[in-house]
Amino acid sequence: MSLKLKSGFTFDYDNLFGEGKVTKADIEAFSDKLKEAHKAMNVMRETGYIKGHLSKDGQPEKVWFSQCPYIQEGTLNSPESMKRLQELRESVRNRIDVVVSLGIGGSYLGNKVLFDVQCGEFWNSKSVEERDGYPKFYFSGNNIDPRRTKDLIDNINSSAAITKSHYKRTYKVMLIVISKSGGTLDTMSNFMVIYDALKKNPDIEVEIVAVTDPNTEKPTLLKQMAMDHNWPQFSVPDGVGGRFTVFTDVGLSTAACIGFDIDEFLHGARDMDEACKNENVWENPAMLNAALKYIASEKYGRNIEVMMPYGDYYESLSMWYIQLLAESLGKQFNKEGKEVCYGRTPVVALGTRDMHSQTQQHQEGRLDKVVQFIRIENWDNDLVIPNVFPEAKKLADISGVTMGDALEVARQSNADALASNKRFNALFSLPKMNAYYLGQLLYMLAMSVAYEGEFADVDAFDQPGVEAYKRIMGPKLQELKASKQAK
Ligand SMILES: O=P(O)(O)OC[C@H]1O[C@](O)(CO)[C@@H](O)[C@@H]1O
Repeated sequence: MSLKLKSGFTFDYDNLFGEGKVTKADIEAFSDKLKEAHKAMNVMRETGYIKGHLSKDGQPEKVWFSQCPYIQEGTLNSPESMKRLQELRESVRNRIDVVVSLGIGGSYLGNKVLFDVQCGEFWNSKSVEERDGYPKFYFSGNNIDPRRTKDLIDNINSSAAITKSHYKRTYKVMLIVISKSGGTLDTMSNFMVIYDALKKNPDIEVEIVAVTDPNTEKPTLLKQMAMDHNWPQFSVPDGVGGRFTVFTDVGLSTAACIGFDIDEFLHGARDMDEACKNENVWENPAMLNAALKYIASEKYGRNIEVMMPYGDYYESLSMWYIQLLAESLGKQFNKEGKEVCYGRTPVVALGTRDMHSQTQQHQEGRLDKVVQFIRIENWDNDLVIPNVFPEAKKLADISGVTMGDALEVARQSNADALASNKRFNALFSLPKMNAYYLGQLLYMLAMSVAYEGEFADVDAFDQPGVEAYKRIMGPKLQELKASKQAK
């Protein structure tokens, strides 16, 4: 069984629904919850209100991510904000040599997805012409790793030296610092180390762009610095939590610097939002996905979700989803304050790679998983496997088909094998990978966790659990600093 949208985006849930799986009766018994959740999503779209949602400071807070696909005057993505992104695009193209995007969690993961889809693995070794004038692009701040940060600085310094000796000009670096809260340790420590190192190099010119909460009454640290130093600024808008910000200036700042099609990305999200307004669960991909996964977890104990796209450049998509699912639904208390310890545990997997590592567990381990596949139906520049060694029968047998076809045969075989052994699995199928279909997929997943928050009666838009270690870490760092100074 499958739900196919006009665009061709398909949710195939054959191996998750039916006899021995989530049943029609389960969905029918769930109809009141479906109606309530559908209503709650409409209220959220229209007013930003989500029952029980509070900000980090315990204040009622609106939720606006569903506004992002629509470019309208006075909304989060307005003609004005699109124009500013276009200006960023024009200002980096054929001028900036390298962009470093600094951020972590929601200020990194979606950006990495856009980068991988648009640029692939070898972007930074391509010539400027092959990059169509767009700069090299690196990420930093998504760890506090001295070796990787030093390697990045060395790499930029040596490119600067080559530019100086060959072209007799300075090397232009743009640091885009992304942090909603404006002071995250991982992001800011890398920013300071990298900025300090690069500005000491006379062959390098550094520009800084800040992407943070735009509130001027209580500015974030990054906002204050941007105002003090006159750095160009972009917004992480109020009411959009980090893990939903790929559709805002956060993700779109990366898009602008690599030539990713922002209009098509938002267009895809918009078409998906329309589909997710449908009150008929069988025609609403987000509601259907959330309902099947919720029931699979609550009634059948399948409370682990393995997100398994097929194709090397889509692992980051799985990692983006991990944060979305973990921070949105992993909650100790429900909206009434009752302890529920809810949440499906997300797992990153990649096909075919992890068929040679995790699949043993998926196939025979505990019956506690749903394996969610993602498939690209048509690959640009698909390669035919040639018959190079006709005398080797095993190799001759796999020749003549394309790698894209072989990949899909591997995925289907995995799905069939899992299904034959009571292992729940499902498939999101994209006609091709481009900005439009990526927008459809990411938006559907974001909307799906919003629906599941309603089903499970947990606040899908806060993340109080991440404060626990932060409360310990701050004083610990101060103690360490004091003890070092005393020596
Ligand atoms: O954008 P910021 O404020 O630097 O936060 C980065 C990430 O850290 C978290 O707050 C978790 O610590 C995420 O929710 C967020 O996406």
